[in-house]
Amino acid sequence: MSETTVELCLELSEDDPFYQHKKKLLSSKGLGVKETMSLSGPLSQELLNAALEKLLQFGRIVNLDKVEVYFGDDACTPAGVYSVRNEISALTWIFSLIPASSCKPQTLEAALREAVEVRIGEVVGAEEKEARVDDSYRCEKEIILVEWCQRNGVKTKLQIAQIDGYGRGAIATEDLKFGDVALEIPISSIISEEHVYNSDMHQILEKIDGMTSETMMLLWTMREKHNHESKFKPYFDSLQESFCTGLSFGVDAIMVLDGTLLLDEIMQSKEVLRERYNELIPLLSNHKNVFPPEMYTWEHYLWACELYYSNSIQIKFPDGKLKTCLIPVAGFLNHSTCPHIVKYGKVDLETSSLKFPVSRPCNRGEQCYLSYGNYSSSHLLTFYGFLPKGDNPYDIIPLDVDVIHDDDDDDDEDMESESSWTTHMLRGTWLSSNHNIFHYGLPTPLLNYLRRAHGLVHHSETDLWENLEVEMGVLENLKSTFDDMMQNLGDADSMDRENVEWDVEMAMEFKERQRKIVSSILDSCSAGIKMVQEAITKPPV
Ligand SMILES: C[S@@+](CC[C@H](N)C(=O)[O-])C[C@H]1O[C@@H](n2cnc3c(N)ncnc32)[C@H](O)[C@@H]1O
Repeated sequence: MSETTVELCLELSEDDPFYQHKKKLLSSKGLGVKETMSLSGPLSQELLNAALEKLLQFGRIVNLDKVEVYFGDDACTPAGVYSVRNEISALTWIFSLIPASSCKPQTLEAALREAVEVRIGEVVGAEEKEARVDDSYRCEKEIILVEWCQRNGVKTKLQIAQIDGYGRGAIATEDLKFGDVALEIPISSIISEEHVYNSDMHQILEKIDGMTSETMMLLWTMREKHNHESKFKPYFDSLQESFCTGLSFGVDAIMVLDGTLLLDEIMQSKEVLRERYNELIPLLSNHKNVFPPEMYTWEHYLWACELYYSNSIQIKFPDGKLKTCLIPVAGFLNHSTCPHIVKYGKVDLETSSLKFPVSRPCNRGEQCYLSYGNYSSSHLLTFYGFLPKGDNPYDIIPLDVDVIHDDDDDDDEDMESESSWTTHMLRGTWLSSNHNIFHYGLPTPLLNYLRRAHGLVHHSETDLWENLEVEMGVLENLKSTFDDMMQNLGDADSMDRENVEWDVEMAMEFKERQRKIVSSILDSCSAGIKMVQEAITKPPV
C-alpha cells in the first residue's frame, strides 16, 4: 500500500433537530461538534479498526433519530451500538465521507472503504437468514407482473415468492453486497398523480374544494383496477383481494384490544375514513359515467385506503415535489427493523429511475427487506397489518405529562437540552443497559422531568444521593401510573390462539407485547424502589 494521508471532516450539522442533545452526547465522549481525523497509511488492520471505531463514535451520534436520542447512551450495547438502523446509517455516512478521489485499490481510502464494508456485513438482522418459501403457491400473477416490468425497463435482482409469515416477498437471486442496486424502476412504470391529471376525472375533481392529489389517486385507482385496457393491468391483477390491516379488524379483535392505546388509534382512523367517504361520495354522484357507483362502495374505498397505506411510497421527483406513488415489484418488499434497503425515495436524475440499493449485504436466497420507516408496532398493525419480528425499538408508550419549563435553567446548555423535551415516553426496559441506581433501565429525560416535578433540579449525582426521598417519590409515582395501565390491560387472554380469526390472533399478540413492556417497566420501578430504600436505610460509605 502506498504512503498517503486521508483527512476526514466529521461535523454535526447545526440544522440537526437534536443539535443540543447530540452535542452533549458527543461531549460526553470527549468529542466536539467538528472533528478532523487525519490518517496516515499504510495502516495495520488493528490501527484501521481502531480508526473506524473512533469514526463510528461520532457517526452513531450524528445519525441518532428522535427515539434513540431520547433513550440515549443507556440504550447502547457494551460495544456502543444503539440499534441496527443507527449502525447501518452511521457506517453508510462514514463511507460517504471517504474521499472518492482515489478509487484505486491499495490506497488508504480503499482500505478504509473495505473496513467499512466488512463492518456493514457484520451487522446482522433479527430475521431468519433463509426465507421459508411456500412452493405450493405458484406466483403466476407475480411472474406476469415482473415480466411486464422487465419489458418496460425494470431491472431486478429479486424474485417474488410466497414466504411463510409474510405473504409475498422478494428474495435475492444473487449475492448483493453493500451498494448493489437490488431493483431499479423507470419513472414510466411508477403509478403517480400524473395519471389522474391525464384522465377524465381530473376536471371534475379539481373543482372540489380541499381535494388533495392523494384522494384523486385513490379515486382513480378504484376505477382503474377494473379497467381491462389499463397500462397497469398486470400490477392491479397482482394485488390482494383484501388487505388484513387493523382498519379491517372485526368486533372481536377490537374487544381484545380493550385497555390499549391501539384501540383508540384504530377506532379514530376508521372514523376519519368513514367521515371522508361520507363527504366525498355525494360529490361524485352527479358524474355516474365517470365514477360508476358500484366501484365506489365503502368496501372498495376501504380496500383502496388499505392499499395506499400499506403499499404506497413517497417519492421525490426531479421537480422537487414529493408524490405518493404505487411502485410495481417494490410493493412486494416486506419491512424489517433490520432492513437491507434504507435509502430510496428519490428519482435518479441521470437515469430517470428509482433505485433501491442495499445498505447491507443480502445473500442469494435471503429475503430482501425494506425499511418502511421508524414505526411503532401499533402503527404497523393499524396501517400495514403486521407485527415486526423481534424487538421493535420504536414500541414506545407515550406519557401524557405537562411540560414544565423553568426560565432559570436556560443559561445552562445541558439543562436547556434536558428540559426541551416536550413529550416523554417509555419502552421495554430490557432495551436499556443501565439498571443501576438513578437509571433503573428507565429513560433519563423522563426521570429528570419527574425529579423537577418533585421539586429537584439536580446538577450532579451527589444532588441525587442527597435527595433520595425525591427519588423514591418519582419511582412510586411512575409505578402507580403503570400499575393502573397493567390493570387496564387485564390478565393474559385464555383463548386458544390456533383457533381464532387472523385479526383476533394479531390483537392478542399485540396485547401480549404491551403487557411485556408494561411489566418490564413495573419490574424496573420495583427494583429501583428497593435500591433507593436500601440506600436510605444503609447509606453507602
Ligand atoms: C408493501 S406490501 C409487501 C408485500 C406483501 N407481503 C404482499 O404479499 O403483497 C406490505 C404488506 O406486507 C406485509 N408485511 C410487510 N412486512 C411484513 C413483516 N415484517 N411481517 C409480516 N408481514 C409483513 C403486510 O401485510 C403489509 O401490509
